[in-house]
Amino acid sequence: MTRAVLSIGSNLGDRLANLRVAVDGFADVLVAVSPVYETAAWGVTDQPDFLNAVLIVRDDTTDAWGWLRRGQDLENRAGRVRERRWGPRTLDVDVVTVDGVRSDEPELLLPHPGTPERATVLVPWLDIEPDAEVPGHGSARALLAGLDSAGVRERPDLELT
Ligand SMILES: Nc1ncnc2c1ncn2[C@@H]1O[C@H](COP(=O)(O)OP(=O)(O)OP(=O)(O)O)[C@@H](O)[C@H]1O
Ligand SMILES: Nc1nc2c(c(=O)[nH]1)N=C(CO)CN2
Repeated sequence: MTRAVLSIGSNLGDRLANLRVAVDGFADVLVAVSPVYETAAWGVTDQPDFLNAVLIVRDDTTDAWGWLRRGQDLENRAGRVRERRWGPRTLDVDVVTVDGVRSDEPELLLPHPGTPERATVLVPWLDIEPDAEVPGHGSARALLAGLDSAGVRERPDLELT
């Protein structure tokens, strides 16, 4: 059995509907769904705000590569077109952690290397797992304490479940 933490994001089209594609696509394995956050874009900053959320999923037979594949299938279902790195997208599904697995494979880096510096991941993750740990990097709460999370605003008017 594996348990994975997935970060989902959208800043193109009907953003909430795109996040719902992910939630619905993982419905059979969902353990928890975070609130939705409206977040200022990092990386490429001249693009629309994102909606971000975090899912926790668990399954008897899905391994880390299986979570990646399922996420990519859902990105495709949401009409994602591969474009420039960090550019706008209808749906992004990042595998943040899978248990304590560490991977240096470029196609599946674990934990996801952006995690320690992304308030857009840590804030929603901590909502649903207050004692979250990033393997090799320590507690998510301590990591978040060193970040500016001003651009991460909860949208209680938007619901995923
Ligand atoms: N933990 C991971 N989760 C999702 N994709 C990953 C992971 N590790 C490596 N990848 C690879 O990243 C590629 C997708 O990158 P993508 O274009 O979504 O990057 P990005 O979302 O723009 O940037 P970032 O990965 O920094 O969030 C895929 O080829 C995928 O195999
Ligand atoms: N706020 C925010 N900014 C981003 C995001 C994201 O999910 N949220 N994803 C990106 C590409 O992975 C690039 N920039």
